[in-house]
Amino acid sequence: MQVPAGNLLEKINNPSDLKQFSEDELEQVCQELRQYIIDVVSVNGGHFAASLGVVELTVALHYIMNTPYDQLVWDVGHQAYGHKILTGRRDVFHTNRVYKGISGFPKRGESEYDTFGVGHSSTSISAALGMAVASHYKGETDRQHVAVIGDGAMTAGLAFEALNHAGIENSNLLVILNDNNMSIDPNVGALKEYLTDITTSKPYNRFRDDVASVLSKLSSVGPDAFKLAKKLEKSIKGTLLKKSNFFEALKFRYFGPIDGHDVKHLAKVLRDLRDIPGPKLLHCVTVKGKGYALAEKDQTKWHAPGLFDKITGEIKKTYYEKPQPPKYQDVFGHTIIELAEQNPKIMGITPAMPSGCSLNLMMKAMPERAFDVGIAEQHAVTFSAGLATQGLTPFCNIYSSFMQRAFDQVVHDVAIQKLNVVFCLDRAGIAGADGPTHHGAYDLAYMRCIPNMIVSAPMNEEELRNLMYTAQQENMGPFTIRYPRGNGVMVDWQRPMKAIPVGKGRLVTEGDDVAILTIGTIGNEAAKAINELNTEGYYPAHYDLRFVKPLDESLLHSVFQKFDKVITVEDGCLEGGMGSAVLEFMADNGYSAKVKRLGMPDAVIEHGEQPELWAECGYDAAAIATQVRLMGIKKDTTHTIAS
Ligand SMILES: Cc1ncc(C[n+]2csc(CCOP(=O)(O)OP(=O)(O)O)c2C)c(N)n1
Ligand SMILES: CC(=O)[C@@H](O)[C@H](O)COP(=O)(O)O
Ligand SMILES: [Mg+2]
Repeated sequence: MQVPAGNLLEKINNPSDLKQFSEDELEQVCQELRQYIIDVVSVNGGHFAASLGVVELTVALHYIMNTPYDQLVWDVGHQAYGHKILTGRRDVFHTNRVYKGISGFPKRGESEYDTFGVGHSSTSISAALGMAVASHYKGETDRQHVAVIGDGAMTAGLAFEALNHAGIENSNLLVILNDNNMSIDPNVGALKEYLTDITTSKPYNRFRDDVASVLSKLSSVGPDAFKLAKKLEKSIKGTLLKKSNFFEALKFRYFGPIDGHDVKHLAKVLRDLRDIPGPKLLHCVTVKGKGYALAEKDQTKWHAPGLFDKITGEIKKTYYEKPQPPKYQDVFGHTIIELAEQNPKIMGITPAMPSGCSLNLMMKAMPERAFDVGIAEQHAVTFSAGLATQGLTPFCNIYSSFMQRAFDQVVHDVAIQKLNVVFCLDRAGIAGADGPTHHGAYDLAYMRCIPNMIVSAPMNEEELRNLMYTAQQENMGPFTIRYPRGNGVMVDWQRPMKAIPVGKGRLVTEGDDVAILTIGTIGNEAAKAINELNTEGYYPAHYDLRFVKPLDESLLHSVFQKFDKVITVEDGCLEGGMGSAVLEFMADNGYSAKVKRLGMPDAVIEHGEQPELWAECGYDAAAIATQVRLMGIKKDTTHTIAS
């Protein structure tokens, strides 16, 4: 695990510095780079195992390619820490994912080596193809375009769409399939089985390696020799594989599988491939977590383990005196099992986030009723729609920001047909250190505008359970429940569930000055603010709307009849969100109160801890309190509230 402290890495300020080293020295560069990632991530947090798995690939790519002129696109980007370190960001790498520090993903504004902003998966082939076609158009025929995509990311429709297009474009595109047989959880699906099949076909692999090298040599001899070799390759390949190669069928030249941890061989193969024109795919077999034994052994746990002791591997837990409330994802995970035990119609679906959303609990308890469908948000939604047409009640759990991918499926396949699909949108609101690609900023706005859709958000764990209970009742139609990343607020949350009347909010705290309307768990920040404000002589009322659609109109009538100063608070974008809905209600009903809306502004919100970003956006407890002080009237602290 430990490597002697070296000094090669220190000499690399950008990839051209790499070229001073011999191929033999690259192994030491890899060792030092791997150790540097371990050193920093262990004390700073972030994604871990994926970057360790591509150390050799990263070094070989920057060694052989002429980056940034040659364009390198990382898929998802959670594996690009080595790339960041080699491309001028070694000294700021300790600020990775920290508020105001560098991003945890490649980001165009951060470096010229980051050719494409990422965070969501499966975009790399489309983006690199766009770059390659642009280069071709501009006559930059010497320019290389490389997409590095994992086997997990390759399961998405977008990746298939890109392969389908790339096969008929005669552009300089190299797709590197980083096959570690893992997504965050073990990878799933028929493609994964296929990749395993070809990885284990030995004669074919030997043959392909030899042909790759012969081809690259012949291409420099002349076009006729190259054509002849290609013909030969095609006929022998058919015999060896006995069935067609999937990528070759899409008109890609397929190379590999090769060992993605042999940096010298990688360098040689990449050098050869540089000279072969057209769309090519290099299949690299790697180990997620390579070089850190514990991560190799439990790759899901070490995908993003948090802080850890790099020597013992102990993952650090914050010390708590009292028992802590559960994560919302675990409330979902336990509650769906409880509900499914009572209701045989309930099914669970996740696109590649079983550990992240805790559907893994149901997958274990009821394997025939819970599905990980791979990174395939669109399919997850339409598959759920199909289940619903047969009288089942799917709970389709998708992170709020990933659901952006499946908007049309929600509208076309679920809402228009009024199917009983329950959408549980985890990671709604500010997501934290993953930053703008992962904030669940838009779901209230994008779900609220869809006919037939019920849109709700619980303020705490008990409410989440009650909303899940409500949603699985007969003929509810499409029903969205959004909740955030992180822990709840209740320790004894596993109370008996009951139905909530659809479209009914609730009064949380009486008041007679300003009314605060909240939706979802951010209501707890309002509650904190009110505790503080009461000690100063401010007495705002607090209403938890629970539903953004349908709105609780009778509650809103009573609010606007009683209060002429209203603050709305939501952990989501202001444009089109809950505050907008309240303003629409006011306009439609002729009310003229003074309304201040708090939520995410119309801007890209960068990364940081959730409380840091709530504060930056102006809707944490302190900001809510400030707003009440601005709008309210200070009274005596002995004041009693008139009901
Ligand atoms: C659209 C989308 N869905 C889900 C995710 C969450 N996610 C991030 S990495 C990852 C696994 C990717 O697996 P793979 O591409 O094989 O990379 P590896 O981690 O194995 O290196 C998933 C599911 C995402 N980033 N984007
Ligand atoms: C890169 C990516 O998309 C995931 O790894 C994501 O960071 C997971 O987020 P959570 O930690 O909130 O599950
Ligand atoms: Mg993988």
